[in-house]
Amino acid sequence: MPADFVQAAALTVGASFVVWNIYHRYEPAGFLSAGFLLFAIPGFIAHQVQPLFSSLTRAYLTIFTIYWGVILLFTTAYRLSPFHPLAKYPGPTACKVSKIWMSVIAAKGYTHRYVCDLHTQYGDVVRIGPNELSFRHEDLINPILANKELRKGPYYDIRTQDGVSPLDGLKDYAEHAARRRLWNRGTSVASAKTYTDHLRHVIDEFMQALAQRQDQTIDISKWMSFAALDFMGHMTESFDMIKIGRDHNGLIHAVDEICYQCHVVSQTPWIFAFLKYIPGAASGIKTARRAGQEVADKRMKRGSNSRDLYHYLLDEDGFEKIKPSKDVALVEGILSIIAGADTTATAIVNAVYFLLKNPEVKKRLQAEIDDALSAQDSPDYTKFVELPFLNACVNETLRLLPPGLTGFQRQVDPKSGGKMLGEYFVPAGTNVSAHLYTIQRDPRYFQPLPLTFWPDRWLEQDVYTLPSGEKIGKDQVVLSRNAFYPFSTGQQSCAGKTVAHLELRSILIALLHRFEILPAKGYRVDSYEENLMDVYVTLRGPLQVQLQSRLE
Ligand code: HEM
Repeated sequence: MPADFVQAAALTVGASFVVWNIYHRYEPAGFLSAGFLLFAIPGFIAHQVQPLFSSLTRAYLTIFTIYWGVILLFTTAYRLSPFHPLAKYPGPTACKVSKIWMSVIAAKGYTHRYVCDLHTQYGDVVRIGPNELSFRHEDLINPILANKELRKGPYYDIRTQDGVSPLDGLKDYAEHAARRRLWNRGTSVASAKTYTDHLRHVIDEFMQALAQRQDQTIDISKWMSFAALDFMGHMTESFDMIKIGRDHNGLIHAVDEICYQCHVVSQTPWIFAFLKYIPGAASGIKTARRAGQEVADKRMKRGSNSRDLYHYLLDEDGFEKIKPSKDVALVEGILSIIAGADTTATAIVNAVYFLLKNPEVKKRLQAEIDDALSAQDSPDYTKFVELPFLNACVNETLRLLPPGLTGFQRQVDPKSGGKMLGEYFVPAGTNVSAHLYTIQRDPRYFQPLPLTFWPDRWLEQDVYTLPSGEKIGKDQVVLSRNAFYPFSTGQQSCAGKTVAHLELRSILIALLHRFEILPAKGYRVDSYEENLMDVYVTLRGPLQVQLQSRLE
């Protein structure tokens, strides 16, 4: 036992140095190791040195303060030191010290703008975490996202619950490929065609519901969530939100909450190991799991009466040797709601937002749509998805405000010797991403007016007219399609791109054909973009509009 206070302090510092080393080398995660290394050891020391203190409480307070303080000091000093493998990469001190800083930014909802500003300040590569780099260069998109040597990073760890992960959390390529087969069958061009009946039905209901609310102020963002969830619902299990005109069992709220909580916690996934034991913490994650459970249960009990998405996810055609389990169906059901409904609703609402801000563009798009539909008495809105100016408007929306605003994190194999990404050597175990929001606004890839909604850049022309009326030649226009990847790229890119294209174009055509959409009186349209939150997908606030029929 230490004879005096100095010996006790030296013992505590020595123990914390050993434990810092263990964390530094082996990164043990989980409840048991943390309990032992962070609580049991200092608790044991405090117990041993208790006679040196006036009370047991004082002994515990002093030893724990020294023990944790020294671990924090070593950690901070090492991460800021020239010995850290990422020392040569620039970035803010707070990011270099701890990922907790990014959790704070994530909690405020502006990670997209923060990382974009960091790139403006520091250049094409920024250290955004002690062990993480963000890149802003089109040449690094494929090496990061379409590279089998890099797996998904720890950001995706908390998607795995009770040992089961949805498709987008699977890190093992073979396992991912097997599960992705189910999704690919369910979202192929052929399957997408079979969903058009559902889509037509949803669009009809949606247009009727909006027609009943003409000349009132409505939140088109909320209504678009109803429509997108009803469509995904038809592909899985019906929600009927358009009919009831409100959220079904708090599902929208639960989806928003799960995205928000997951995004904040995913910055430091080790925290989740503790949060799940705290009652009330991570409630959104639990609520959405319950909602997914309900959908999966109902659909599995009902069985198949049409080839909906679940038909493929449950492999009801029996293509697979091993049938997907009920747990897999459950997690994929939740994924279909978050990945399928929320993203598409955001893309449509973002498009409406840009059109409200650019009435001339809206007029031109409506003219294109009217022209295409002129010969139809009762148009089938799902049939006209290949209109050039519509495509240009959709691309420009997905460029400036992609529904997933972030970079999609990958990790350099911790067991490798590191990896060259372009001209940059990236040490083993480093997390990397190519920041989507930033790259899609980069003037090197989109010129002129990289920050302006200017759909014309997507149309091949000899002479281009800028929004100001000025004419420029095609040699003055830069458009890099490589730097446009709102659906990501590579093996783990969006599985629902075909369905998304069909849905978002059909709904936009119907909306713009049937209604004049105007900002609600007294509503400041810019507030919509200002209030958007980056929670990996986009968390939207209201977009208040008034609709007037265009069909009389
Ligand atoms: C405009 C609409 C959409 C956009 C912009 C979009 C974008 C994306 C992106 C960027 C990813 C990759 C995320 C990552 O690596 O972390 C992704 C993955 C995924 N998306 Fe979409 N998505 C959209 C609509 C849809 C729809 C309608 C569905 C379903 C019908 C869907 C299903 C999926 C699935 C299952 C994944 C995971 C793929 C995998 O890990 O292999 N998405 N999406």
